[in-house]
Amino acid sequence: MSDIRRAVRLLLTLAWRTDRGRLVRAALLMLVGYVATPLIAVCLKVLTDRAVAHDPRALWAALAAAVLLVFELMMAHFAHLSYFELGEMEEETLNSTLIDLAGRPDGLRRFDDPEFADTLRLVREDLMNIRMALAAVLQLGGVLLQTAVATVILARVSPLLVLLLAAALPPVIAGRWAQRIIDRAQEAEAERTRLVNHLLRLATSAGSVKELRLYRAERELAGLQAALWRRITAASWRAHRRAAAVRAAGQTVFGLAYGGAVLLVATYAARDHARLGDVVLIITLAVQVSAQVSEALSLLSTLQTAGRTAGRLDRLRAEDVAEPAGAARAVPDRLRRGIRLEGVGFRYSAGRPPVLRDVTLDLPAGGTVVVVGENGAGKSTLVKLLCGLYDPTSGSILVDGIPLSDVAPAAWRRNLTVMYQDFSRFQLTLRESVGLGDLARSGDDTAVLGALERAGAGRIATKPPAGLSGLVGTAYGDGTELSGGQWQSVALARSLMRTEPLLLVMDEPTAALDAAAESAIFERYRESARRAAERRGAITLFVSHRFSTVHKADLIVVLDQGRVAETGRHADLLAAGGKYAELFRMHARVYE
Ligand SMILES: Nc1ncnc2c1ncn2[C@@H]1O[C@H](COP(=O)(O)OP(=O)(O)OP(=O)(O)O)[C@@H](O)[C@H]1O
Repeated sequence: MSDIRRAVRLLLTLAWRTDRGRLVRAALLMLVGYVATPLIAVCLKVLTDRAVAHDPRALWAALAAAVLLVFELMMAHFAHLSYFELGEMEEETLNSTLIDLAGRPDGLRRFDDPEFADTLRLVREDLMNIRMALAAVLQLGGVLLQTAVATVILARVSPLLVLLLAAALPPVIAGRWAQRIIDRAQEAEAERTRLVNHLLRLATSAGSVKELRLYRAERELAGLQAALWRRITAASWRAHRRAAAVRAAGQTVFGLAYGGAVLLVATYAARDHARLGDVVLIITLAVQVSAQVSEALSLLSTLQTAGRTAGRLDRLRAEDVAEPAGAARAVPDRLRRGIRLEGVGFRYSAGRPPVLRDVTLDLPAGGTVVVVGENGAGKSTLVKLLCGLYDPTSGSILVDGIPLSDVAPAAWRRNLTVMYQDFSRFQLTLRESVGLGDLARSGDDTAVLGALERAGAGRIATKPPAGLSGLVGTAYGDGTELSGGQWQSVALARSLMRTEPLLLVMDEPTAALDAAAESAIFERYRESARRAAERRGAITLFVSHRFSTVHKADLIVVLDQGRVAETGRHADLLAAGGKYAELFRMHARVYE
């Protein structure tokens, strides 16, 4: 019940704040429409009684019934207009709230909490149903009013008739039981059903048909499919027969009560002709009551789901973490010394082992740094820390002597360009997908085309049908699907939109590219990096598994299980014969 209360409170408060005019209009129209239904039964009773008494005023009752019928039919449609729009506005407000809650605090720390990530996912999925839930609140109000009016009318004829409300429950309970029987049967056959569908796909898709022909296996497949299908349908029919019996039993209970009620009122009418209208009233109203009880229960279950969403949203709000105060120091205009990591340690959560341990490093202003290391050494984690997405668990990161923790993360990030290893595929227009990298210039086609050129992906923009205005990806529109390498180039172009950052990071940037494309991109990227280094002392940091580009770096950092194993230049590290030399030789054996 508390879920339902929470849903009603959230939806009505939000609707009141969003547009109270629309809310009142929707509620009034809905209530008028709903209350008209039992009043039609009253009009029919009056009509019958007057007709029996040869009273010409029976016509007025007929007219009233007709008007109420029009109300019943029309009001819900007019109400729908108001609450549907209102529901959409609510959904939009709640979506914004969710985006807001997901974006605070600025880093990624909260996303590592499985409970937070789970709650966020559930709320995201459920918010789509919120507009239905507002309709359910208003409909529930209407149904409750309708039932109250019907109950009063029934009680006035005979208090015994109120029992009809209770008799309306068994068909609902039986209906749910029957549905469970069918669901269970479907679940039991789910695996076989998936297999049947899979076999059907195999037998009708070009890709598999060519192999089936080769092995002459079509008949075998068709036979298997048919046998499975027979088994599934036999189970399904059995379940449907049992469900029908259960439903019929539930309806029988109501049917008996209904028959009893009509009989009771008929005996009154037999004694007193003036009460013939009551028979008509009961025949009409009892069916309505059954439908009302069933509708009310189904609306309550919709609201229960909405209530759980509201509860989750409340939990996210309660756990909301404010931005830490005091991050007020400005980002330097130009790096003079560089970035220093001082005894940096990091673990993703308290119970987990450290991913970085006592990392002390000087990344020189204007320099090119390459971080190498085996899988899981902590390279991407180091990048995330440098981007201010996580704070070090111990030690500090200093930008020209200013602790990164004293700088607002958003201000720091405005001075970065990063191409992440697990970059996103923003399925927007090509212009938007690249332009996101520098929103101020996202509409500037020359800037977007320039970034695509620098990323070696100028050809994507000239591809038909729509160039920069064409959708990339096919997730929701008639877009062009890109290859893995092309997606990577688009992400790279996005990271090249900002032309004067303080730190340029490429984390495994060329994994999906061939060797020639990789070498071309590195050269182009180094050109951009050189310009940024000249103007702002920018540091370029490559994370790489491949060693073909490493030897030109000013500094190579070898990470090993979260520690800095070695630092230096290519020739010196090779000569030292340590971890770097070992990795380099291993790479040479595999790739050369
Ligand atoms: N969000 C996370 N939550 C918990 N552990 C994580 C998370 N991200 C990474 N790790 C763990 O941290 C360790 C270092 O991962 P990281 O991605 O930094 O390594 P890497 O050197 O970049 O590896 P690769 O070369 O395979 O990309 C790994 O053991 C990884 O499982």
